Amino acid sequence: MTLRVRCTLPLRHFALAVDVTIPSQGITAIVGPSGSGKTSLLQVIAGVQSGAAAAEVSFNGSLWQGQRCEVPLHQRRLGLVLQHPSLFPQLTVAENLRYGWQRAPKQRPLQWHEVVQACGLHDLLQQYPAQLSGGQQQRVAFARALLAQPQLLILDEPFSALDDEARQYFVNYLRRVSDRYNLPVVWVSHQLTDVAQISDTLVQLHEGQVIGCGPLVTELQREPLRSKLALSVLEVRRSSLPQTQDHSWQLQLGGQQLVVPRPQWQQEDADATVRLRVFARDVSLTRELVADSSVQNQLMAEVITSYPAQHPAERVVQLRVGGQPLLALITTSSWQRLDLREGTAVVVHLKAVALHETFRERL
Ligand SMILES: Nc1ncnc2c1ncn2[C@@H]1O[C@H](COP(=O)(O)OP(=O)(O)OP(=O)(O)O)[C@@H](O)[C@H]1O
Repeated sequence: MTLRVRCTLPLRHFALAVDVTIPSQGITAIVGPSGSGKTSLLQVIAGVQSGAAAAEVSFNGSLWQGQRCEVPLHQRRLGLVLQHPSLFPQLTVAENLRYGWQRAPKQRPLQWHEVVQACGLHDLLQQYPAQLSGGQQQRVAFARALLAQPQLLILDEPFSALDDEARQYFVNYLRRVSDRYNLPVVWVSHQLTDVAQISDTLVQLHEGQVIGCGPLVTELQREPLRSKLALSVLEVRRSSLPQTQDHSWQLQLGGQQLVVPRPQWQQEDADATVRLRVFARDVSLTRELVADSSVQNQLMAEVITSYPAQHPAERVVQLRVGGQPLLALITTSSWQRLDLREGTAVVVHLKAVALHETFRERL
């Protein structure tokens, strides 16, 4: 099941020239520098980009747009949230929400009360959009998109006006909604750490061209994201061992054990997969295990390759640990002092507190 997009769209300085197939399940993020064509691509998928002369869009085998076919927006059953929330100014929040709700199919897995509550809109229902802050308007636009019971959610920087804590909550909520209702999402966010937290697939755009498309874990290891973000994602299993009583979790990574502070929001079942974001700067390396270290997590790994970092005194080391890729940022002098090279066995040190996610369960 896929979303297929082919298009050539002349833009101001270049053409958006895309031929990409992405899974129509889970969360796909489109990333790239400002002005690289992310919004234009979302508009092509939604069918609201009028200049897309040669576009072909199909979703799960149904042709939405082709040479002689253009399925109108409402028949695509999209939940669409654009950069600037387009609420109806003459309608209250409740009426704006009802607009999508009433046009939805009879089967409505996303319940009114659940969405209103999750988006913190109870006290705003009788307000008009002009009486709301930018962040509140975004919350309404997001809730309206969900209540329309979409088969695909398209979000363009949906949480950009929210403060950090609210944004973290909504990013987490988006992941839960996508999982629980099997709702595919294509989204754009400039917050790359949020993208890395919840996305499954990444499409990297540069001047209208797709320069990378694949699973998040592997795309993070490719340029230009690799240098820009220097972040890895490890997917680890909750250990079946008895969990410790000290607010920590024991996790398994390819047969090796990890300890991280237990996220306070997390209530998932015992053997869930946990996604850990690891910044390369939080990874250090030794040749041997170190006794008496405050760093709890020491994992056996192998050097795959290395390359100069942005700062001339630093080096990025690409490692494999428990079968998964991991980046470490170390000084060039440490690289030399440890006599590291491709294939060297090393011990990776991950501070448990650096793996602590602070995502919120409640607003
Ligand atoms: N309708 C249009 N006609 C011609 N050029 C356009 C049109 N819409 C956008 N552009 C130009 O196309 C380029 C890509 O714009 P787009 O908004 O898709 O980029 P973006 O990656 O989403 O940027 P940002 O991250 O800043 O939102 C920009 O140079 C923009 O000025």
